[in-house]
Amino acid sequence: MPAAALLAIGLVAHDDKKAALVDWSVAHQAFLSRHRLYATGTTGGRILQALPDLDLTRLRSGPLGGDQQLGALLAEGLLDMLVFFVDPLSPQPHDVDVKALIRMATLADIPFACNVATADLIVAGR
Ligand SMILES: O=C(CO)COP(=O)(O)O
Repeated sequence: MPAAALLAIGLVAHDDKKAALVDWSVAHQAFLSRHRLYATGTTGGRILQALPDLDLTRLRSGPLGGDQQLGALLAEGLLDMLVFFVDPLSPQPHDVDVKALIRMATLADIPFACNVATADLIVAGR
């Protein structure tokens, strides 16, 4: 069977969802370790603490431009999948950036998960 193609995957979580994304990453480390990962700064740091061997590029922190950097990758057609665990109960100071990232992921028509259940389904489908 041919090896699955390398994917570029974005990983992001709001503060109250970072623990969930770290747990999800640990649960799916065999999948993630086969792909190239891009994460916003704080999220990426938390994931690398748990899984230091991942091929993960840390971008700027979300509120300082990291969400927009992921959006730029999407605009260039350079992201194949986005896992973005959003916190629906807390206001975000950079809400415009959050909306822009969600818009770009929708526009790019890539697999895009905003919660654990959907992220699990995407991995199961790969
Ligand atoms: O703010 C974020 C997503 O909108 C995530 O950024 P950090 O990973 O730097 O906290």
